[in-house]
Amino acid sequence: MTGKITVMDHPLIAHKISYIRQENVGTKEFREVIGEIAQLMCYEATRDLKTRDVRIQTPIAEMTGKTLDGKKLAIVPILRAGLGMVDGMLSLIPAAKVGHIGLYRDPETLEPIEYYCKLPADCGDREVFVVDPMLATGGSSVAAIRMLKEKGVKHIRFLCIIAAPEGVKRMQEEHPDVDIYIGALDEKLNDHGYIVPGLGDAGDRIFGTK
Ligand SMILES: O=P(O)(O)OC[C@H]1O[C@H](OP(=O)(O)OP(=O)(O)O)[C@H](O)[C@@H]1O
Ligand SMILES: O=c1cc[nH]c(=O)[nH]1
Ligand SMILES: [Mg+2]
Repeated sequence: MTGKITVMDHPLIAHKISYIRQENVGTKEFREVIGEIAQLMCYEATRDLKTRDVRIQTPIAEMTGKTLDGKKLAIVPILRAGLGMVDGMLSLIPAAKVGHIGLYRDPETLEPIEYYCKLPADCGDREVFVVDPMLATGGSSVAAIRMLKEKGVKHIRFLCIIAAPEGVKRMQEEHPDVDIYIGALDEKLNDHGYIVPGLGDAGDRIFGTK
């Protein structure tokens, strides 16, 4: 089994990603637009959520409408940069619980180092949306999803704004059951593990730390 890979083709998403790639975009704007992209990607990534019929009364008539059904949802950002996507996601799925996984990539080895994990107690019963703007080598997302599976989570989707082919391949090899939603699929990684052309360090650009 191989998870579904969806590369966004919506013009608004393409436009906003191109905008924030530019090196002269400042922290405030970068953070705001990351949130807008996350909101648009959430819309696409929730397209197949289950619904059930519900009888409702409008001011004019009774009718059969739709309401969300199936598993409850959770959003799990990979810290830090994933935090930039949480509010955009919550704007569309406000009842979702939010867990946090703290990982940073060792700049020399590029291996993910874990420093935090706090998840909803019932996360094993939820459909989980893992969010991180960048999928580079795949080390961080592979590790985060492994941590979730160890806690019993079975239904996982991963949303990233920019991905490198190397990371997508690694995710497919290690987590073939996870559907991946990608804002833009870039060319490659450079010698330091940065995505080319990418947008630089997403965490630093969201929080203004460089
Ligand atoms: O696919 P990978 O090779 O693992 O790289 C991607 C990871 O690197 C960045 O985090 P970073 O380590 O810079 O931490 P930060 O979010 O705290 O800046 C990014 O937000 C991903 O989590
Ligand atoms: O290009 C990259 C790669 C990893 N992390 C980032 O923030 N950017
Ligand atoms: Mg970073």
